[in-house]
Amino acid sequence: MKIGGQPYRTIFPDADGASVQVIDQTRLPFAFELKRLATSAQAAEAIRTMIVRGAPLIGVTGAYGLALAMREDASNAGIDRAVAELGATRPTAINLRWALDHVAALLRRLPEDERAGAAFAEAGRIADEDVASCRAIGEHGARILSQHAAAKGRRINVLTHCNAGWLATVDWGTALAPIYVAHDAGVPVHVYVDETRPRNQGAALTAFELNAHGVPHTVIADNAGGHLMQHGEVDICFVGSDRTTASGDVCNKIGTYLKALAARDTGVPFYAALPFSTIDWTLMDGVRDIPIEERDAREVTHLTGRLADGGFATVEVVSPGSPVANPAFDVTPARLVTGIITERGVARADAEGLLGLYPERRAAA
Ligand SMILES: CSC[C@H]1O[C@H](OP(=O)(O)O)[C@H](O)[C@@H]1O
Repeated sequence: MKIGGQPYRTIFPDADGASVQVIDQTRLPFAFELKRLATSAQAAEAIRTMIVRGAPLIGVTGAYGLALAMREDASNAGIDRAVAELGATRPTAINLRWALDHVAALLRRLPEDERAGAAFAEAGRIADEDVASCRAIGEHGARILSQHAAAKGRRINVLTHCNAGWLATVDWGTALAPIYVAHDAGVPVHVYVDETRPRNQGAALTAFELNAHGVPHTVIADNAGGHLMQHGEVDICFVGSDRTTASGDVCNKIGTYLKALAARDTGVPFYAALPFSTIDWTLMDGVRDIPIEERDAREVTHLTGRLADGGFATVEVVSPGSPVANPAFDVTPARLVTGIITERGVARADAEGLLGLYPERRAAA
């Protein structure tokens, strides 16, 4: 996407050919800064501290992290060490596991002196594939928005949760890709942006993206979404996913399940948008089996923001000494999902619907 008229991807090879540049998302929305990753340890730290975040982007960063590791130690033990280190950073987004397993399998078939170059090339191919997948998700999802706008004869109000925009992928995004494609095609669309406590990816990142692209939007408190749906202010919900099971259960940022419940109760269509690399074909019961990351209590007890004089401050917002729980994701059962928008089209949120889009998986089912 463009920032100040300049096209960017969230991650790209550095001119030195031996490192990568990423957008430091912990500095947004008040500062747009790039950060160079030159080692697998730096790539792991960037994922762990959410300098880069979002399931597809985490996967691509893992792939580049493995490539950086091959410049340090291209042995089989080096592959195993890097996969373990990068794989341990965040447990929920399946894209990370998919990318690491995919690149590691390719590398193990190569002589050691070819591994660094091949890993960089494959990470770049995965990044390009993500851009194409997300662009296709945008096209399929934009048709849904266009149909709703035509049927209602007015601007369509979309509610989204967390950030599943181009900052969560290499470019275009997943839940926001249809909004960009529809907006650019002249379809009247407005977005209700859940702030998404505790890390405020909506208020900080989705709002930043939509401002930069000129998409009409309104930031709301997480708890306002159900009320807006009850009063007919929301026409459709689009969310991303960190892992979706073969049966259509959608794991996404904490709070997504509550929005899906409100959407069902108020008759608002609820879609998840995700590329093939987000589907975990080994699982059928997401609530039971998807590992939910528990993040640091400090994300809940403290807030960092900009002061009136342009400086920054971190303040405590919870009664000192109170215990804190901070699960980072929840799982929306397939029965609450209207449809799943992928790069191959829109599927019913069930096993047959997904296999219809990915028939090659039928043999393995
Ligand atoms: C397109 S995946 C976006 C997905 O990832 C986010 O999680 P996090 O910011 O913790 O990496 C959130 O669940 C988004 O929906």
